[in-house]
Amino acid sequence: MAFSASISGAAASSRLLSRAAALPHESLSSCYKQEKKKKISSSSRLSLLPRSPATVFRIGCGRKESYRIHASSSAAKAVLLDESKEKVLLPKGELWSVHKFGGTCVGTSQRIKNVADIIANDSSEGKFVVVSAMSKVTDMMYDLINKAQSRDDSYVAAADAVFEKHKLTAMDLLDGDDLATFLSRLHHDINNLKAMLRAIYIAGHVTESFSDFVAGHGELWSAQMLSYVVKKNGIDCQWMDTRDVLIVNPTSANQVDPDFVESEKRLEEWFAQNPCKAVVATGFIASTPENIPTTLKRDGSDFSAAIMGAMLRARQVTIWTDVDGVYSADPRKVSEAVILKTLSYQEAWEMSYFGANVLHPRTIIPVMRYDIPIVIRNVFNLSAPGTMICRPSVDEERAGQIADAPVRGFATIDNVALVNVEGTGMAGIPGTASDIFAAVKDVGANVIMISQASSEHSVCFAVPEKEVKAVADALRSRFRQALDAGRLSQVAVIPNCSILAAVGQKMASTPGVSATLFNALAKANINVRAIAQGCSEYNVTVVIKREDCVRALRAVHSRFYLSKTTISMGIVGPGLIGATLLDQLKDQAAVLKEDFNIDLRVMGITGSRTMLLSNSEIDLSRWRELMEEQGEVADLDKFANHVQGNHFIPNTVFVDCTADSGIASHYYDWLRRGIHVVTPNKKANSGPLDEYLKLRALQRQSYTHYFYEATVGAGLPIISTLRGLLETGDKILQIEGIFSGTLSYIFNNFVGTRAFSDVVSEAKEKGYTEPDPRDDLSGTDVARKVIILARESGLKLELSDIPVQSLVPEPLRASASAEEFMNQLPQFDQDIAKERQAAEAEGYVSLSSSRSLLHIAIEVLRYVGVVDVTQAEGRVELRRYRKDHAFAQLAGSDNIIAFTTSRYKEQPLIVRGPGAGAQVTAGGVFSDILRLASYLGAPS
Ligand SMILES: NC(=O)C1=CN([C@@H]2O[C@H](COP(=O)(O)OP(=O)(O)OC[C@H]3O[C@@H](n4cnc5c(N)ncnc54)[C@H](O)[C@@H]3O)[C@@H](O)[C@H]2O)C=CC1
Ligand SMILES: N[C@@H](CC=O)C(=O)O
Ligand code: NA
Repeated sequence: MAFSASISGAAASSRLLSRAAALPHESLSSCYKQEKKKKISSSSRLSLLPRSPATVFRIGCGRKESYRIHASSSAAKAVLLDESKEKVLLPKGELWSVHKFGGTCVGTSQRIKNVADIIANDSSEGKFVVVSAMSKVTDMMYDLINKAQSRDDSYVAAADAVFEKHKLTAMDLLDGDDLATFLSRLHHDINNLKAMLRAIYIAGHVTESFSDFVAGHGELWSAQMLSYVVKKNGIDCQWMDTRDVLIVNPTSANQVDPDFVESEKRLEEWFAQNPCKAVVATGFIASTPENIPTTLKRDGSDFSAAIMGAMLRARQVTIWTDVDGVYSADPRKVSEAVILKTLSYQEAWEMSYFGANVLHPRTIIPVMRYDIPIVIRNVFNLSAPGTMICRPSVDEERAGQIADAPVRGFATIDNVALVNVEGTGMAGIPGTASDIFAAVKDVGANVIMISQASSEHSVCFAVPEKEVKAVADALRSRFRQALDAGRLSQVAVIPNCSILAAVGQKMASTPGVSATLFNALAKANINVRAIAQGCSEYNVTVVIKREDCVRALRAVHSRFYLSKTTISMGIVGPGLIGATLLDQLKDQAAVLKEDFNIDLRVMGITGSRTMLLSNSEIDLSRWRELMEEQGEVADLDKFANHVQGNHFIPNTVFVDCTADSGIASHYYDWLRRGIHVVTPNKKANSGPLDEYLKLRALQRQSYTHYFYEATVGAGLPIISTLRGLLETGDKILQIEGIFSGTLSYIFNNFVGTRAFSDVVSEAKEKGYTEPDPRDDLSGTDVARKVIILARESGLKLELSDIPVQSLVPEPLRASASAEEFMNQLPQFDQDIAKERQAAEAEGYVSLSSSRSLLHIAIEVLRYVGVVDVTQAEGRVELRRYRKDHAFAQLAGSDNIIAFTTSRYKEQPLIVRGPGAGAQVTAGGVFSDILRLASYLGAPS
């Protein structure tokens, strides 16, 4: 029974009505009201789908429009019939949902049963199921053809194998008449096929239509088997050989165009002869207008489902597959890729172009015409809701949901080469671009991307790598004269490129998206070779080096999607500071992740002999045992490649916790590779001046960071304070300080009758000394710090420019090792005690008491470093300070650093506190790592 409904108001639109299809009754009028507010006028006509029970919606009156509306008890459907385009709909009045099951979904008898259950659980009034051949069967069929064509007798056995596979599956699934009917048909088909294959064998040749006919049998059998199983579940089901219905015209580009008018007519006829509530139809196959069997080519079954969905004006098309939906990026490359809940048709279209596991664009076109949503779902994980590809709803757009995520996904194409045609003779000459692309067309190459700057001096485009040679040769030959005359300077090929695309419909109206994209690439040290963005703004495409591709993908994905700043860390030298840092990282990791969106992952730890690598991240609660159990021979190159390359994280930092100048000599290379460096090791910044300057120059040019706060004053903010002064325009006059925690500790504790060697041992045990304490006692460590600060202040000094006064007894300066030195030091205790007493006699007043010698010092000796910026020199010396001087007030391992500057002239700016020790030093390194995270985009 048919209804005619007058729906008034200029507001009704096809979009409203087809969206209404998925809404409960009550929602339709509110939906209508929303549209009315938008004052969209339409002269479209709708007619009601005639099926009972039905509800007619009369929505106001005004300008007259006719609609065809069907409403079931749970949902309302109205379909626009534009008089100019539309005919009556098929089949009359049903609310169809279309499902497509690929080969893996029906790969075994059990899976076919599961599919039948899914169909049974769909409460739609009409269910139209499109099914592929069982997995591998299409390949088996093509194999039969190839064998027969190449006169290989084994095609017969191969055909028998095809028969067996389907027979066994059917015997598992069916019984009684159904089984007998199916097996008889299967037997008949296989015999026919064998006859046909025999003909191919004799001819040694196969035509396309023969091949299509043979290949399509897999779908015929899977559709029949599934329809029997669905019927067994009590559903009124028929199977459809879509070659009887679906008519397509081949095009030149190995594609087909559906003939909707003819197909709809045939579909109507088919339903007249086979009335039913469920159809299981063959995917992939169709007929030409001359009724010759053909196929829908690549992704054919998806296309079949979309065409059927469009012809039925289905409420939804579900594509069942073996993934949970469309990911924001290839999950094999980006482990944090997320399933997208929704995508617009255009977004799905863009993503699919880039090989994302989405539908082929042509699959989207038929359903897009009627705003029919496509849902991609996992047949093996029914709890996953999947991805819905649809037109964004008015509500979503209004709520700004889409606008909040301007970039929905990222995709890449590898094996691309860029061609750059360059020269001054192109500007303002019409036809150059046409000539270039005509030459490209002549060699049959596909242009993936084009970019031309408005100066018109170069046109650059990307083609598949395998086609680039032919393209370049063709261009050089076509433009020979222009090249010889110098009007064109070159046709250059840039090989080994990849394309990275950011896709999102709302990029169009969101400023700053490309800035963020390029920023993320810059921070990951990735060079962009070419850029393209069309006016539709659905897609920003960049061309990058192939070797950077995965890193680029991860960098941009984490920037837009993860919101977490994820950094891969390599720890070099898990000694005192390194180990303490690892423990601090372990304790703080969860807080950083939760509260600050910073995800620090230690992917490798290397000592000088053993290293531990992980593909995901090292469990920091067990790193010591893991190092013992799973450690391998240390190899710095392998370490670097692993930590930077072998995982899913765009940013890498190496933390050098050694005192090794050999490790420091790698910084330049690491920074050049885009690996950030954080270190408490002073060797690089106090090493040869030219190397230092080279390193800093590289750091300044790149987006790669090098932080070394802990090299001076451990965790005390010395370098950052100096930087702050310099960067804000203050002028440094002098920096004077007690820079050695070890010497500070010794001067504070070498009192009374204590042996010098005991105090040194104590400083070592407390973790204040360098790995070799002679570096502290010789003044070298202080000199290094003076050099670091001097260079930071702009002075070009070498370590050898700083004279030092060594406290190491002369005979021990050549000891073979730190251990040997420590063992021998007690022999010199007495001499050192005498020296101290002599010094004290010069500056101390000693008073005798009954029990002990009490010193009342009026002056104290301190080992200080001085950067004299005005004199452009550095010094390390023993200086006397009055007891009330700040430098005389220290305790423990305190450092004190006084900055005298133009602004802090009368009173210097003083930083004071413990300047050595495991916790404070590791803390300083840790805070540099967090500084890096914030430079990389972590929220402040
Ligand atoms: N201890 C402290 O208070 C402070 C230390 N520092 C600096 O921190 C760094 C580390 O000091 P500590 O942890 O005390 O020394 P440490 O001797 O305890 O640790 C250094 C670690 O590096 C390893 N190592 C040496 N050469 C290596 C190589 N080529 N490859 C891999 N591993 C190697 C060693 O085996 C050892 O495990 C030094 O550069 C030091 O100047 C900086 C400020 C304060
Ligand atoms: N050994 C050093 C440690 C810090 O750099 C010191 O004693 O200050
Ligand atoms: Na510091």
